[in-house]
Amino acid sequence: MAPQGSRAPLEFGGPLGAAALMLLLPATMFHLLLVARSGPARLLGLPPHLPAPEALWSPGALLLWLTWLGLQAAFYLLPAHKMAEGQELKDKSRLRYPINGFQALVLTALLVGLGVSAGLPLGMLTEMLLPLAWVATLTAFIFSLLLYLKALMAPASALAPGGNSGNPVYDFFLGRELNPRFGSFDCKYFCELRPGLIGWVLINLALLVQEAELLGSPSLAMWLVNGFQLLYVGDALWHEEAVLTTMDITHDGFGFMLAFGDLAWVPFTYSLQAQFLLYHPQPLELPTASVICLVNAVGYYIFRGANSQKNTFRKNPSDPRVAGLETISTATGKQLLVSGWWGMVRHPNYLGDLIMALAWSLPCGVSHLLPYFYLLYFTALLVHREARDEQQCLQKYGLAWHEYCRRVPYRIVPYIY
Ligand SMILES: NC(=O)C1=CN([C@@H]2O[C@H](COP(=O)(O)OP(=O)(O)OC[C@H]3O[C@@H](n4cnc5c(N)ncnc54)[C@H](OP(=O)(O)O)[C@@H]3O)[C@@H](O)[C@H]2O)C=CC1
Ligand SMILES: CC(C)=CCC[C@@H](C)[C@H]1CC=C2C3=C(CC[C@@]21C)[C@@]1(C)CC[C@H](O)C(C)(C)[C@@H]1CC3
Repeated sequence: MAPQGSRAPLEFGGPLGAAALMLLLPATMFHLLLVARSGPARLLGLPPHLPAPEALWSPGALLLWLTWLGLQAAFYLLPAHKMAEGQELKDKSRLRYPINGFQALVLTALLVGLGVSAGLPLGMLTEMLLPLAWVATLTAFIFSLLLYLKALMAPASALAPGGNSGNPVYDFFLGRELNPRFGSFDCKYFCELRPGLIGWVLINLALLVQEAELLGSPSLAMWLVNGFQLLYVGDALWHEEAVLTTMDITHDGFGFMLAFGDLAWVPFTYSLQAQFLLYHPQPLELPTASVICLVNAVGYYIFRGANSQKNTFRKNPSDPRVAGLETISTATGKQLLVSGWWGMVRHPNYLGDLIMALAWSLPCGVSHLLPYFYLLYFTALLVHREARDEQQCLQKYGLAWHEYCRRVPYRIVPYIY
């Protein structure tokens, strides 16, 4: 975090990089959507044909998308069995967040199940991915503009360290306000875990249903991809409170990067493996599937263990589950874990997440690079994110962070990186 009053260093290539990303990210998403359904399915090749403009625009898709957002917002506003406090803000206050994400997932599943039993053609959703991705992208742009304008009236204490360079393009991309709310409705927290994440597994399910209609039954590979990614989303919502200690919530402003990332990039590119499998069925033997399940289990064990250990420690360092761990004291009063998962490497949670990303691609076979796009993108994202976090932790903890790096020299992969 930049010292008080000074501007944080520019990231993502500054205004030029931000502008390029605002064009490149949506273009990449549409490229992936088109290539996944093409015969060759070449990640690096141009799609065989570009969609006609009318294929991108559909009033039905707009209505479905707005209904989806409204439904998830309604579930968010339902009474929560628990309210959690976020990390302390600059003005020493703490925001309160409803913990009802898993409830929203279950209610969505019940609603979709009722719809399908009443004849809802869920598989048809797979034919609407392009127009839905288009309206999601438009929503992200419009929402980001509203948030940018809202932030112009926000007090300095409400602003994020990053997205206040004074350059409108850069600030629009990175996001000016840290926790933009309308009343108690937290926009960033809602978008991070609800419409995109639940939409992702709903798209996966629609692709599985469509494959069953085309082939008679879903393939083992499609079951694996659906199961792994449902575990990931269900875990995120079951441990919803843990998101309150992540960088997005504690440090990053809510701008186009996260709005587009949450609302469009996650549901339409994270479902790429399932999209690929619908148009390119892959044979998968049980022994191979068993090994892939083991890979996902190892990744999940590391991911969950590391995230829960850090979140438990941050919530209560005296919790018996973490009280025995070695720590480094810092001038801020917070301590750094230097044993347990966080003594293995400095981002063990990233390692577990990357192992799961590999397990999600393996059921798609090795004949095409396209299903490994998520692994490639995610590796780049986490390496970049790790570097950002290191800078922020160096600012926060100074010499204590140097000591941590001396004692835990590897960032993500033990003895490698
Ligand atoms: N699927 C996806 O697309 C993505 C998934 N993720 C996943 O989200 C999860 C959260 O990742 P992310 O938000 O990047 O950040 P982390 O959950 O890794 O949190 C980083 C923060 O943790 C604290 N911390 C770091 N080291 C220590 C330590 N040794 N002891 C105590 N606290 C420490 C610091 O904050 P402080 O000290 O201020 O508390 C640091 O800023 C990860 O599992 C990641 O894999 C992330 C991005 C995308
Ligand atoms: C290229 C691009 C558009 C970048 C935007 C990045 C976002 C897609 C990701 C930034 C951090 C994320 C997190 C999750 C999903 C992807 C984004 C929004 C997350 C909700 C996935 C589930 C995990 O369990 C998590 C809750 C730890 C995680 C939090 C960070």
